[in-house]
Amino acid sequence: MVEKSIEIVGLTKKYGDHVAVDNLSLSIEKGEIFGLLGPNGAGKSTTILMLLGLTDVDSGSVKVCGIDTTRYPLEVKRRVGYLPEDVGFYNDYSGLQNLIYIARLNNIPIESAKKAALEILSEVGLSDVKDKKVISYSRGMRQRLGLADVLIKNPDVIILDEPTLGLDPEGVKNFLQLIVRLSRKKGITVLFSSHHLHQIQQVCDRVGLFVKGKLLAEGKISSLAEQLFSKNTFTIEGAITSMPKDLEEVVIPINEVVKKMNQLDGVAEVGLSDKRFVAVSEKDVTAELSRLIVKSGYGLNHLSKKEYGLDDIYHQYFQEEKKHDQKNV
Ligand SMILES: Nc1ncnc2c1ncn2[C@@H]1O[C@H](COP(=O)(O)OP(=O)(O)OP(=O)(O)O)[C@@H](O)[C@H]1O
Repeated sequence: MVEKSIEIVGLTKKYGDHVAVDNLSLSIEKGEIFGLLGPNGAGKSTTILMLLGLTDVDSGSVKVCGIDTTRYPLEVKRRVGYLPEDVGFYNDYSGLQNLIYIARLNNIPIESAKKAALEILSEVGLSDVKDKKVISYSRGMRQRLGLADVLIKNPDVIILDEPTLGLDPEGVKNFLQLIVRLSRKKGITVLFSSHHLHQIQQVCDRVGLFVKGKLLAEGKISSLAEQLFSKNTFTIEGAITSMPKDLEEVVIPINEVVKKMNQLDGVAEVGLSDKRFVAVSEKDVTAELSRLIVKSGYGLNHLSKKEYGLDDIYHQYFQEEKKHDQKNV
């Protein structure tokens, strides 16, 4: 049986009349990197607070590493590392001193604390600056130290809340690579909360799309498209060429071909402009389209299937949400 690191069932949290998290159910497997993606105010931070036992739950249950957070918050905190947007350090201490301090707070004996701190500083790429005061660290270095701070507890689960805020593009790339490397190497489960869809897309095995307190869809990025647009998730583009004269046998007029394309099972619409066509379909009809074109006496010099990325899903979904909201005004 697959081991679950996080299991949330029917979780609800209200602030007065406002429902911040609405009947959320979600499970995350051990070792998985899961992305919680949603715009500001979606309820991501509230969910994280409930996962950590830092705020009361109105209804539902939360288990982390099999432990009920509402009943045993301290036990859960021992197993979970939490990296907020901005971590506070003692600026006059070096990176190494800060880490040893945290390790001591976590009851790690001094000799083991020093050994572990040096090892982790090397893992997060801060060995060279370990003796420099934290006040001199860049934003990227502080986030790496924040990660080291989390890792020194040897956690089973890491929760990252918008961890790349304020990092430059190179810093973001390095930080994301570091997360993936560490998760894979140590088998750590990662919950990565962000409104940056490209970052989520780069690192996460699975994604949950969170809007207005509700989980709209979850799964691998490829399957989100199917969940969110119940049909017509395939777009196939191609360019038709005429066959050379001596090979031309039966050439059916191009408009007839387009008509036949439209009649293929699953196809919703085919548009043709200057020998370039775009077919929108509820299933992958790439092979059927190319066969039909060639059988009709034409050639193909380009055929491609557009894969939906998180970008398309996110924007398309929000466009539909807006239309829906406008209709209901
Ligand atoms: N302590 C609070 N009291 C009242 N309302 C709150 C409180 N904390 C959050 N909210 C509201 O609950 C909703 C969810 O907020 P939350 O911070 O969880 O969203 P988020 O997805 O993390 O967004 P952000 O990235 O902006 O923090 C928002 O409408 C927010 O205004």
